[in-house]
Amino acid sequence: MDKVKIFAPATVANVSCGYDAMGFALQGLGDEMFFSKTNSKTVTISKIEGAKLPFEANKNVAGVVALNMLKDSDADFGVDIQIFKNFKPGSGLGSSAASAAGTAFAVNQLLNNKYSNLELTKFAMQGEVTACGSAIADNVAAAIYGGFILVRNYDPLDIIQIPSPSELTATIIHPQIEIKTEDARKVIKSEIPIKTAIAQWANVGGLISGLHTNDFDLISRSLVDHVAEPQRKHLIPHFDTIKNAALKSGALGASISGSGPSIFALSKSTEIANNVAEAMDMVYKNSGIDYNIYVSKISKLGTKII
Ligand SMILES: Nc1ncnc2c1ncn2[C@@H]1O[C@H](COP(=O)(O)OP(=O)(O)O)[C@@H](O)[C@H]1O
Ligand SMILES: N[C@@H](CCOP(=O)(O)O)C(=O)O
Repeated sequence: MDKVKIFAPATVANVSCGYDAMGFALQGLGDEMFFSKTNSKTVTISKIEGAKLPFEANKNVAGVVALNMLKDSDADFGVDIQIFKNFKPGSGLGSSAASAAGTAFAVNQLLNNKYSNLELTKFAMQGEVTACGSAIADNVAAAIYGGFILVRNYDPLDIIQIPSPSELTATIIHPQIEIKTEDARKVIKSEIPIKTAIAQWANVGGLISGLHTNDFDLISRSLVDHVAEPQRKHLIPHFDTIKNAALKSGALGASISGSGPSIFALSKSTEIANNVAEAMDMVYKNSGIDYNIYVSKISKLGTKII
């Protein structure tokens, strides 16, 4: 294969209680990227549409991932990358993760599928180091594997795919302000009290169990974040009002998507998710804030060829 066009999904990382450990992929929202082999044995980025991002390969997460993969595989070709962004960086919807995961997947196609999904996740994590200074996996793994994922361990990396009820539908509101993941990570204290840790890991267990057994009440009781949300919510305008409006409209739970500013809610039907979208819309409507709202099923597929 000499060229490939791919779609890399947006993601919701953390999923309330799973800071740095859980994520899921969205259907319909994501970036498109086009990759072609070159003779130069290096990486060029010839087009970026939809966002202002660096064209230098070593500053753009797509370039960083491609450079690492070409070096690791001792490839006898180079790669040119075109990036078409459909949502803004600093979104909390895995903008950098989509570029990193999309590149890992696509360059692997050009390398005749040399690497496993776990290895692709490790390459994509190097892109996240460029984007936010930390080798996080919850967003990139969701964009590569699709569906719900659990990062059970970072070293060695262990990614678990979690089944989820097909009815589960996400509502996302994305206020058009930029919060860099790097900045949002700085507000998280490096230590938490044992009581908080107990409450948090009990909810992770409850959420995973609820997803496995289609137990919507258990999913709802477990979609509670005692760690990141309380420390980050002040960065997001009207966070509590949006969250309460979502819960009042029937959402199972709502919290910050990734590092914000996007807020997600999960509902047990598209009808409820649409009601949640209306309720969220009412909160921001007259606030003077620009925003986008998306209603999306959880994508069973991760990055794919289009
Ligand atoms: N291809 C890329 N796509 C998105 N962001 C990129 C890319 N390359 C570099 N970046 C940088 O990564 C940062 C955005 O990533 P991040 O803060 O994690 O936001 P998001 O939550 O939307 O992924 C910005 O500083 C942006 O300039
Ligand atoms: N676990 C990370 C997830 C960042 O996701 P993004 O979509 O904001 O890049 C964090 O919460 O910092």
